[in-house]
Amino acid sequence: MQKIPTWILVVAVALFDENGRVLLQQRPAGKHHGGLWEFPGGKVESGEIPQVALVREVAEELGIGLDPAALEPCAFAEEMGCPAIVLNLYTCRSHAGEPAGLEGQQFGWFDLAGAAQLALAPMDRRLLQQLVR
Ligand SMILES: Nc1nc2c([nH]c(=O)n2[C@@H]2O[C@H](COP(=O)(O)OP(=O)(O)OP(=O)(O)O)[C@@H](O)[C@H]2O)c(=O)[nH]1
Repeated sequence: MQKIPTWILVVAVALFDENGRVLLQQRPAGKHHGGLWEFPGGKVESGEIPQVALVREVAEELGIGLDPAALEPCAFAEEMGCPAIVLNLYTCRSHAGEPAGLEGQQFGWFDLAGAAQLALAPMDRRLLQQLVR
């Protein structure tokens, strides 16, 4: 019998460049919160270690390499529902390669004040507020 998850773990990264700007991307149209901006990342698959899932998601979405050891836990947000979503945010200050929107998404580097001006997905806005603090 297949078990229906009561909650889903999502991981995301606040990736900083050498100027202290953070990379954000736009969620694809047609998806939940389509068009809103988010920290890159995605769902942790069954049996996957969260940091490894985040490295995989960022490689799939942006074509860049992150070192799992460089990911620092930073903040989390929750959204109640069926299933509930738990979103863990890590910071990272280095990456390998040049980012590209491999899923056709817009992305950019923003200072924290500029990031706050974007139309952010609700949990990403709460995570940004924690990051600023
Ligand atoms: N980033 C973000 N995700 C959210 C928020 N609220 C919310 O329910 N989610 C959900 O958290 C999950 C994020 O995983 P994801 O980035 O892999 O999402 P996705 O739409 O590409 O999912 P998919 O892999 O099923 O196509 C999605 O199910 C998304 O709908 C939010 O405020 N921010």
